[in-house]
Amino acid sequence: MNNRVSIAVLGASGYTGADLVRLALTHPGVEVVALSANAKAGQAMADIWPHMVPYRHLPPLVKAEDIDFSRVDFVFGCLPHAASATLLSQISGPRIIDLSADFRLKDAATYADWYGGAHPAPALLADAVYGLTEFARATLPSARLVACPGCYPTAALLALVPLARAGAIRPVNITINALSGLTGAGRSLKEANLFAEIGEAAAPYAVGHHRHMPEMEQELALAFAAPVTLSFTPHLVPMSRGELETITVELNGASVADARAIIEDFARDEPFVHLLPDGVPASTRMVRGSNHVVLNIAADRIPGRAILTVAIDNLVKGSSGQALQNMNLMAQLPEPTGLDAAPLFP
Ligand SMILES: NC(=O)C1=CN([C@@H]2O[C@H](COP(=O)(O)OP(=O)(O)OC[C@H]3O[C@@H](n4cnc5c(N)ncnc54)[C@H](OP(=O)(O)O)[C@@H]3O)[C@@H](O)[C@H]2O)C=CC1
Ligand SMILES: CC(=O)N[C@@H](CCC(=O)OP(=O)(O)O)C(=O)O
Repeated sequence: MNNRVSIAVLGASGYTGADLVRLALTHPGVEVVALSANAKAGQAMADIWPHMVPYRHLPPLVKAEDIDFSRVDFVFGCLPHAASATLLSQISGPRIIDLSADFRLKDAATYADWYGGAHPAPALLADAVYGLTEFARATLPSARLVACPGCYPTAALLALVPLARAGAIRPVNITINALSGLTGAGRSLKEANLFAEIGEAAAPYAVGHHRHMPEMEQELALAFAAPVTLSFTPHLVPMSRGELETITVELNGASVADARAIIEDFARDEPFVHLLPDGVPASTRMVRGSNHVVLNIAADRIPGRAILTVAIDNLVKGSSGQALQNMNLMAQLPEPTGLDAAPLFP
């Protein structure tokens, strides 16, 4: 393909940055022109990632301040919260796709409450597009700054928004239980994330106070046209990548078959969203390494309620794959370009 877009990946020594580079390597419309790291600046991708050994030709990891952004079309921010907004707000010229949480919440005060400090660049919040691709196709082509959703909100909103918009579920008593692989926690060394600590175990974390709740509530309030307060409990499980959510909802007079038909309508023309056959619950093994989303709905034993299951790969549809899906629309490329790899199994 001629006229490939030039991309810089900030944070390429982290899990989402490296997965973005992995996907970009086989994307026919993209050229990786710059890669950044912090402590690992000065090293090569092939030195710090086992799967990058064949790609010694990639640009070296440098500090973000040393990148010449005048030759870059798209900057991907794969950096920790706060550091991301601080750095990205200093870049003018290229269009920006941020994978951190910094530009997802529209209200700077809510950000300060949940992220433990004042927003580093509140003036940019109003213009940031919330980039859950399936619901942002109208605004992505002209966006300058895109906030990719968190991995948990991505899965939850893909299951809930079509039902909420159709009035098939009620904006109360939404309970989301989620399981995540360990890459969701990033690559930095933490004692709690050692194999000996998380192997052969499953445990919830951030019980009652996970920072993805205000993000889900913000987007669901738009879909319901009513305020929403929900319950969300994430669990860490011993797998490297993948995310599964089990969501119970109250039906709003609709039957489970009605709700299923709404999801079917939504998924029919979606390249990456797949409604599973009746009775087959979603599993992480169906999507590993891919940008695909699988979901299903079943009746709860408690009358008037339904159970949704949804699975994604946290590093692909939950972050880097969705970021490239957004870039494709921003660059007027076909949406699935570079994202059509089948899931990896076994
Ligand atoms: N992991 C996931 O499943 C998902 C993550 N996200 C979000 O994406 C972002 C990246 O996550 P992830 O890849 O997991 O994180 P990692 O911890 O794996 O990587 C962080 C990256 O940022 C760099 N970095 C750290 N501090 C600074 C700093 N102060 N200035 C510049 N660069 C810095 C690191 O460089 P070095 O290695 O040199 O220290 C590294 O390249 C986060 O905001 C995360 O919340 C979003 C969706 C899913
Ligand atoms: C297992 C694990 O720790 N997961 C991360 C989610 C990563 C992600 O999507 O989130 P942000 O971009 O919002 O940080 C967490 O719960 O914080």
